[in-house]
Amino acid sequence: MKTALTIAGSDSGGGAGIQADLKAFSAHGVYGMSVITAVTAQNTVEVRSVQDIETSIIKDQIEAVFDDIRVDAVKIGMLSSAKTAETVAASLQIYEPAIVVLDPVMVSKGGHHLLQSDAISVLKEKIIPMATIITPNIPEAEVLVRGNIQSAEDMMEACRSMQSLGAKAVLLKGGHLNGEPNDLLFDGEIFTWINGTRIHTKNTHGTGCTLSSAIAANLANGASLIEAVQEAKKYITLAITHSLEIGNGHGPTHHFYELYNNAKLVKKLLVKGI
Ligand SMILES: Nc1ncnc2c1ncn2[C@@H]1O[C@H](COP(=O)(O)OP(=O)(O)O)[C@@H](O)[C@H]1O
Ligand SMILES: Cc1ncc(COP(=O)(O)OP(=O)(O)O)c(N)n1
Repeated sequence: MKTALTIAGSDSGGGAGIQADLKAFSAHGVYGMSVITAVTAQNTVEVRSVQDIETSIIKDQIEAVFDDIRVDAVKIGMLSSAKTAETVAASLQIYEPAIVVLDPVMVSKGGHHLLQSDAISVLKEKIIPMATIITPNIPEAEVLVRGNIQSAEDMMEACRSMQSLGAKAVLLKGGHLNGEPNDLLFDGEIFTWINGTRIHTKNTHGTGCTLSSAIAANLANGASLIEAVQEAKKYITLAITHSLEIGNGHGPTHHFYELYNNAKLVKKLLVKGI
């Protein structure tokens, strides 16, 4: 069985962070492991408080996993502080994981800052250069490139600029722009649009975490970069389509192994004409 490790924050409400990542790994048949960087007191409405985990324990968690278990892919989410980002960078440099999917989480849906501003430079200088792919949304990309992103041309320019920070590839998510949620993949040479259809629901808590974990799981399972992203887009679309009316705010996406795999099976049968 393939394995994936998420290095991220805990969401007590279960919709984003570590909890979403592990659910997405399971739905893809990948054995999930976790290094917790911060604990958030969070639900579908708000992030009430955040407690950073001590860096020595973050380092210990990373070492405990890598010293014993083969890690096929790493997904990085909420890093919270500069010292946490420094610790994660230093620890991963020792183990040099082949696949690193970085979701540069900065602000929650409710507007709570999940990354302190002095951590941005560590993210850019030490974490992004070790990433196989980074998956910023539009506001995150605007912080990374220090510019406005409104059009398809702006998205292409931002991808170029972010890729030059050292990531092998960039998936710039277009969900925060008006119109259809079309994402743009740039591998350093080729641009590929990963188009979507907007689902009109308020229940989109954890979409970014889910997409990046699905990409990590697909890469762990041996998919090429483009296959991993295309399949992950199908997965997040299904997970939003069947999202859950849980809580009073933005309900979570639905990680449903049978749903995802049955959809793939039905498609295969249709192609075969059965
Ligand atoms: N309402 C929606 N309907 C369909 N796809 C969406 C919707 N909102 C976001 N997406 C897609 O979900 C994925 C996660 O994007 P996004 O929600 O922008 O991430 P984040 O949680 O980091 O802000 C992207 O592929 C995006 O295009
Ligand atoms: C602990 C934790 N990590 C990440 C996020 C952000 O998750 P995301 O998938 O971007 O979802 P929304 O916050 O936009 O719903 C989080 N909220 N908590």
